[in-house]
Amino acid sequence: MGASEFQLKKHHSIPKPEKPLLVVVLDGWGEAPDDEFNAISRAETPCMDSLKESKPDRWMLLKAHGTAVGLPSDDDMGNSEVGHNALGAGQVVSQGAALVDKALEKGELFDHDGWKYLEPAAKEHTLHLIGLLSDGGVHSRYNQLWLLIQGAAERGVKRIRVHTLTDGRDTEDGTSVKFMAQLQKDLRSLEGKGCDAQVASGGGRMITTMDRYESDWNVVKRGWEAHVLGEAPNKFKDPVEAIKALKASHCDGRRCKLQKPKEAGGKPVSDQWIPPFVIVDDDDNPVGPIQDGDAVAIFNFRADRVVELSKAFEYKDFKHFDRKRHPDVRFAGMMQYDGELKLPAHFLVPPPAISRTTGEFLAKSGVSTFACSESQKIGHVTFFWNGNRAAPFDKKLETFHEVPSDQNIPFNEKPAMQSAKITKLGIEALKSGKYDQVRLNFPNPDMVGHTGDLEATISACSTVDSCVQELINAVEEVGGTWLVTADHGNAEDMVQRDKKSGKPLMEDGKPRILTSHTLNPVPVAMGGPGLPEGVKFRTDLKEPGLANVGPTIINLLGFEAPDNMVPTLLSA
Ligand SMILES: O=C(O)[C@@H](CO)OP(=O)(O)O
Ligand SMILES: [Mn+2]
Ligand SMILES: [Mn+2]
Repeated sequence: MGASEFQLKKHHSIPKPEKPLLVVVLDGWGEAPDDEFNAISRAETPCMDSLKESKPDRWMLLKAHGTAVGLPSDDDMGNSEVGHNALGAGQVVSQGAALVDKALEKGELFDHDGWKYLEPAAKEHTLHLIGLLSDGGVHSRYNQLWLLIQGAAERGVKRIRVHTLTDGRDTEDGTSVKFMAQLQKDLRSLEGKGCDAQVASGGGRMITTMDRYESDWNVVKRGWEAHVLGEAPNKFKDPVEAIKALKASHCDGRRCKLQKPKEAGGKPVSDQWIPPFVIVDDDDNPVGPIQDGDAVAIFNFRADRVVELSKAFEYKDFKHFDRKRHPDVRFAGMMQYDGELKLPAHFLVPPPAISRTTGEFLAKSGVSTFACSESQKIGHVTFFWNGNRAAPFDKKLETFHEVPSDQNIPFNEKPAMQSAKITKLGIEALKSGKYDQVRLNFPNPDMVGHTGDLEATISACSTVDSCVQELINAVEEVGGTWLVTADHGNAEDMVQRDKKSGKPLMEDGKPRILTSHTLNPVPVAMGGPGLPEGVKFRTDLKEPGLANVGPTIINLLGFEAPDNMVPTLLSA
């Protein structure tokens, strides 16, 4: 397809704006009824409240979970990957979770090139599986891991080692014990079938292995040491005991080095922050370090938090930390995590093909963009937004700006995160006259919501509300247009609920905290002096969702949306 095919046509009624369009994504900002566990309704949010007043013409709700974002079912909560993919692509694409389900359903996965590549090494040596132990369906799912293990054992793999990252972020804190016990039981059932399958190492996902966007390579280093070298500060014979013991230890909320006894005010360790551990045999030797000749697969389907580990396995030249030993293994991802870098070269399931995105059309139609967030989310408004593509389509037209995130601090300790800097950079970009579009992501409602700390999340929501107000003021000043939305729910519900009654679930007289995303819809609002009078949201779409935002942005920039996209939200 030549570049001219990406040249967008002029919109029939909205002229190309002379002033910039601001697009803001509030990460994890969903809509739910007023409630004591709704951090958003509890927070002071005069700006977002005032936007709601323009309902239905310029404020509406969008579906941000399940099938609307390409997930297998409407029981699946939304997440940043699928949310930003849908916003940026203007299309609903079958996502990794669904593709892996399908490939495992009839065992097709084992006929693909990726498995064929691993198979000889897995049969002759050891098959290592590394990933998130969870049923969250955001990065991985337990049933997929178990189908993979069973399938490998049925095909003659005799030695399997599983390296587990504990969740508590897409799942309730404390459930890692249950998942580990299930895994242990399932692995033991293979003994009679001649397969020696064991858990070899692990650690909490926020501290071990699953860093993203190079926010903190030390996280990956800890994982490498535990999974590959068989080295960790904590050694146990049994993985369930490991988790129980490490959870019962106390820390001051920071990372493992700072463990503090309970008497000194430490808090029990949450699943997300369990220090790295290795499982050892009776002679205290690690049961499953990764050796030359082994096969290694990552079983997460989502890319952002396994790209760094993939680089550590795949790249000969690697400078981010001292690997000490770089075993010569056959390595594959559940998917190819970066299509441009072809990383990793081998993968078990082909990733979703996301093409002809808003980013590509706009760049090839001469639209300039400034995209910015802090490290924790920068890839959301660049990589995910552009269909899992890290590089700009046109370097001259697209500027990607990353504000470094805080390291070594749980985000409830500093709920404002880098929002002030992102706001400042956004305002500068709007006033610079250099950009047609300014796209920002505020991570706070999501990142602080994941800590389960209600008070801190309330503070995070108030902070970003005032950031949005400042940005809207700047748009008013320059005469531009703005669109504010979110990628999925999180902060609007901080408690587990009974599915039927909606009442909080209690344990020992206390509500059970919800750290994960939700199934709630998200708001979208637009305005600004640049928005022609009479442009409003339509009310005839049956189930408007995040993907409808893509073509809406194209329209607001003065173009007709291409026909590979879902309908616009505009009635104009
Ligand atoms: O932190 C993450 O990796 C996920 C939750 O697992 O959150 P988000 O989809 O908002 O990035
Ligand atoms: Mn998100
Ligand atoms: Mn999140």
